[in-house]
Amino acid sequence: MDGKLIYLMGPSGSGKDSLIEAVRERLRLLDCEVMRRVITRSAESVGEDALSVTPEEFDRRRRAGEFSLSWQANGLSYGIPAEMDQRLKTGRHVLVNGSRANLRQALEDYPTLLPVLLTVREEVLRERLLKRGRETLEQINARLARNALFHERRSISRPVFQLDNSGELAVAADHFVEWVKLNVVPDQI
Ligand SMILES: Nc1ncnc2c1ncn2[C@@H]1O[C@H](COP(=O)(O)OP(=O)(O)O)[C@@H](O)[C@H]1O
Ligand SMILES: O=P(O)(O)OC[C@H]1O[C@H](OP(=O)(O)OP(=O)(O)O)[C@H](O)[C@@H]1O
Repeated sequence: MDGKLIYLMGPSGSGKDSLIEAVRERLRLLDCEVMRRVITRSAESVGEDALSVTPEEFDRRRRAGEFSLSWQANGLSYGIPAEMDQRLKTGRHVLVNGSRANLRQALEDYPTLLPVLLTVREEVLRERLLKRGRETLEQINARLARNALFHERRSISRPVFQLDNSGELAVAADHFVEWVKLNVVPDQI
C-alpha cells in the first residue's frame, strides 16, 4: 500500500520550519520523512534545510520531470523532488512544506493527501516575521497582505487539520505528533 503524504501549509512566519525541525526525528521513527525542498532562494537566506538553485536550473529540473510538486510564490520557485513518489510507492510516509495557493493542484495530483494548516494569531505573526529578520519590511508586508487572499477563499471539500502555534512550539509539536500517530500510522501504535 502507498505511504501517506502530509501537506503542511500556513502563513509565512506561522512556524512551519520550526515545527518541522521540532518533529523531524520523531517522524523519522514513525517512518515519515521530511522532503527537502528545492528553492530559487539564495543560499545565504535559505533559512531551512533546502537546496538553493538558480531560476535557470530550477526550470531545467522542472522540464526534466524532476519534481513531484512545484509552485511559485513570493517571487520564488519551489519544488519537491520526484524522489517523493518513490518513497510513497514503497509505503513510506512523507511530510512536505507546501503552499496554500497550490493546495488544489496538489490535491489533483495526490487526492489522498492529508492537509495540515498551521495557524497563528495575527498580532503574533507580524511580530515573529520581524523578529526572524529574513525579509525586508516591504517583503514582510507583502507576505501579511497575501494572507488576506486565503481568509476569503472558499474552503476545500475535505477536512483540514488546523494546528495552532500561537503558544509554545513544544506544545504544537507534541499535538502534531499525536495527530500523525492517529491519522498516518494508526497501525503502528
Ligand atoms: N511557537 C513559537 N513561539 C515563538 N517563536 C516561534 C514559534 N514558532 C516559530 N517561532 C519563530 O517565529 C519565526 C518564524 O518561524 P518559521 O519557522 O521560520 O516560520 P515559517 O517557516 O512558517 O515561515 C522564527 O523566528 C521562529 O523562531
Ligand atoms: O501559498 P502560501 O501558503 O502563501 O505559501 C507560499 C510559499 O511560502 C512559504 O514558503 P517560504 O519558505 O518561502 O516562506 P516561509 O518560510 O516564510 O513560510 C510556503 O512554504 C510556500 O512555499
